Amino acid sequence: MRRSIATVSLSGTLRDKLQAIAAARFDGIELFEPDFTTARMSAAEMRQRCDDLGLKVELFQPFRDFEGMPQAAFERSLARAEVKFDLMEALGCPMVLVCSNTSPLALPDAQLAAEQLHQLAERAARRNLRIGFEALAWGRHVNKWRQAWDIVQRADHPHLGLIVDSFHTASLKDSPQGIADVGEKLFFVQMADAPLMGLDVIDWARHHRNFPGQGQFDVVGFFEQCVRAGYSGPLSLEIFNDVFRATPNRRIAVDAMRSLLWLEGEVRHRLEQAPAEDAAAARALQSQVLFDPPPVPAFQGISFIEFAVDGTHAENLGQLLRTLGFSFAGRHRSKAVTLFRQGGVNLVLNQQATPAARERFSLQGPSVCALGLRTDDPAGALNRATALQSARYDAPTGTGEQRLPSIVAPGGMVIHFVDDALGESGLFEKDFILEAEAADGGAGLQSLDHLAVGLTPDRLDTWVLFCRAVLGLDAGDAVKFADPFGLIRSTGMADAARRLRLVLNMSMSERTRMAQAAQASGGVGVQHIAFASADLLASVARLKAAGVRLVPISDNYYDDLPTRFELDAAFVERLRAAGVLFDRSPQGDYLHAYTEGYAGSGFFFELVQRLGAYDGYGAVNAPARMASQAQEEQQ
Ligand SMILES: O=C(O)c1ccc(O)c(O)c1
Ligand SMILES: [Mg+2]
Repeated sequence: MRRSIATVSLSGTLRDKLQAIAAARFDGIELFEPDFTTARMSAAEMRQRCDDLGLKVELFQPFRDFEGMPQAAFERSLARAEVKFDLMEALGCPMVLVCSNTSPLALPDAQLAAEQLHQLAERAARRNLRIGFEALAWGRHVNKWRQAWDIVQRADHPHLGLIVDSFHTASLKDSPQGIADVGEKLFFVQMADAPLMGLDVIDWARHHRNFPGQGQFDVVGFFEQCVRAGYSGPLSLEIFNDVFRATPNRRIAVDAMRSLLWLEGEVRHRLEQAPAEDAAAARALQSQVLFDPPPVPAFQGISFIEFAVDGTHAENLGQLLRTLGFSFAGRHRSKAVTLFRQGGVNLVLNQQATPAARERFSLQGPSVCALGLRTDDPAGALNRATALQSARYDAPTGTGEQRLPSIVAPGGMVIHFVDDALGESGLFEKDFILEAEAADGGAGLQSLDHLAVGLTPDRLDTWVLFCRAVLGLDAGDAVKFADPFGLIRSTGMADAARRLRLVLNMSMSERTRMAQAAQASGGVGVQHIAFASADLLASVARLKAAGVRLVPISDNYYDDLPTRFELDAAFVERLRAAGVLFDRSPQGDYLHAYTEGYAGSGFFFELVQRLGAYDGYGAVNAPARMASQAQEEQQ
């Protein structure tokens, strides 16, 4: 399927946009008229530039306030259209998007609208151009795709067809069911996702759209309808987003392409899964070439977390890990890399023995530079990632050492795929000189519960899509909570089996600790690592005895707690004494506490216990932690 993107979706001048679009390997563009009107470039130059870059101008857009107008205004619009047709011919662009009329002068007369569009199509036909009619969600009389389709059918002109845009349909909670029956009159498909918001629809549409896979619309169901209609391209993105328009366009263009590849893969998968009697699904699959990425890998959890350190930090962080109940478990055979272990948790301290660790440390000081994910198909995981536009990472390996399929996550962290068949320590047996396991069980921290990643605002959507498309994780609801210096937005991403959990945090305020740490780590940094205990209160008691300093929690919190939940008074006092936070959902309870930050870095550790099927991350308690951290600085 040809892939296209509207120029409005990216930052920069028109020249920059075209280069970024071509570099991300799109086939074509929708030319957003204001981008051309403001460009110091003639139509002939534009066409030449697109030719040179291998791009086709698929659509010229938008042509506004056309249908259902009083005669004088209609005639002016026809004259204007001729000028735009001249331009389209010069650009080699075959189609113009007419969006439904928003003018107060528009008449509520579908027949008139159809007749006027017929005349426009007749003029377009003389030049072999085509007209696509799109319902804007805020059109004065036409705002649903079915109304636009009704008018297109009444107009009945071969050069007039329907354009659908997932934003307008999903934002009105309208159903895409039936688009499949539009057939060859479906002239163009614009895809956009968006977070669900209670905003006025125009503001939502013009500022908060995002790429498929980054929001909460059923973009897969929508595009499936288009494919079932027999539509074979271009598949195009039209994304009005304030953050994207302020972010380097090369990065956004990569996300854009990843989103389309993911979308095609998802629709393909659905059609392939359709029951045998669904002949239309089989026909749709045959008539299109939809991208076919390797399947989403199954993950069994996090094999290890690797920190970039220098000698001093190897010493200090190692010391902190020991107080947290980890024991020194071994040294790498050929590199300045050590392993600490507790329960099933493996933490690796890398003294810049690999390029990724060196780069990360020099930019950000001590920080997480890599993750190992356990999967039964490491090569498949790598192939899916690279098919979806992730860069591979080739770590230097010594003779006889394990070579792990690896990729670079957005922002530079390395993700290794570790064969689950190696078991919990198989990987390390090969590459490390291991010490005998400490027998005391440490502090009872048994596994990695989740990893929280701090992101600058321009990185959040990128990570949501990366997690969803490359790693196959689903997004939970975004929650917002208050830091003393701004709001934090947090989205949990997890696989269906809940073996891999990442929490993506972002703050629009530059004054929050979280935002400052994210900024300091180049936009993406692991902010905290949560270890799970089967008995958190006992673990906390052992950690405190070992001298671990937890973020203190206000007494006022514990006075409030029993007013929110029905809790045994003695239990509340145990929480208070331990400084442990508590949350409850219909599925279960969550107990958690935080260590103070590791000196000279942005990260800290969380200690958690899930009871029942609690599926969140204690977001309601985050303000208690953040306020406490802020007050600590004032004391
Ligand atoms: O916001 C707009 O005006 C606008 C214009 C053209 C489109 O295709 C669209 O979806 C929205
Ligand atoms: Mg549109």
